[in-house]
Amino acid sequence: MSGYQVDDATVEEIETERATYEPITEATRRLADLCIRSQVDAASTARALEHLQAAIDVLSQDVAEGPYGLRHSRQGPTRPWGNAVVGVRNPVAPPLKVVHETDHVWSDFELSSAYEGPPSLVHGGVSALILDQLLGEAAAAAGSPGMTGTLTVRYRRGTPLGALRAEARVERTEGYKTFAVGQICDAEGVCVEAEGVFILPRWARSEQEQPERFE
Ligand SMILES: CCCCCCCCCCCCCCCC(=O)SCCNC(=O)CCNC(=O)[C@H](O)C(C)(C)COP(=O)(O)OP(=O)(O)OC[C@H]1O[C@@H](n2cnc3c(N)ncnc32)[C@H](O)[C@@H]1OP(=O)(O)O
Repeated sequence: MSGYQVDDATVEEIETERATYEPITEATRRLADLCIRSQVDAASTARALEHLQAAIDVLSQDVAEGPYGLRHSRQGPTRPWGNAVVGVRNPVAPPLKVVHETDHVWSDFELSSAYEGPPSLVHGGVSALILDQLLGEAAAAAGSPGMTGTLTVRYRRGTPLGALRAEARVERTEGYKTFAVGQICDAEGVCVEAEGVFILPRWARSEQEQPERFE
């Protein structure tokens, strides 16, 4: 089996795709927050639903089979656009924009009310989701990508909704296994810490065509 999808999409084609779908994704994200916090009356929600149904009807006219995948272009940037954390076409993703430095990766991001667990705090599963991604990106950026084998998360204190920073780095590599650590912080300091091992799966070890980059 191969998990890589390599294509020849040009930079221009990729930017056209982004410009076509990103506004819908952003509007849908805003919609999720409004579903939770809107206080309009039933007649207004019924009207909104009619508009939403019309949008669903238009978008349903042409739908790809299966999920988006992680698409690598030989000519342009990699597109993890369906990804649950960074996917620019995924309204469930916050989304995070992850910056790759030489020895670590980081992201400044905002979590809306759609990510609430305990009152006014981030859901613990969402923190784990974000750290899984950041640690995985740190491993990939260091040239040793892998699937999460084990992720251990320590919740040191409640993580407030709003502005946050996540960071991760590789601690060490042992063959196909990469050990990474990371954290989510608010303005007061560390809220959540994680450590994980990322393993290059068997099928990828013998892959003939390895993408040059995963970011
Ligand atoms: C190229 C690939 C795609 C990468 C794309 C990169 C994209 C980069 C940017 C995005 C970043 C995304 C970040 C989110 C990433 C997910 O969310 S991945 C989704 C969640 N994880 C999964 O679904 C993984 C499911 N599990 C599996 O596929 C397989 O069990 C694994 C983990 C790949 C290992 O299988 P395997 O390759 O057959 O492992 P195997 O050869 O038996 O063992 C190799 C070594 O690993 C150890 N090991 C095996 N399983 C485990 C485990 N669960 N825990 C700890 N150690 C283990 C073994 O003990 C062995 O150690 P040694 O004896 O060599 O010391």
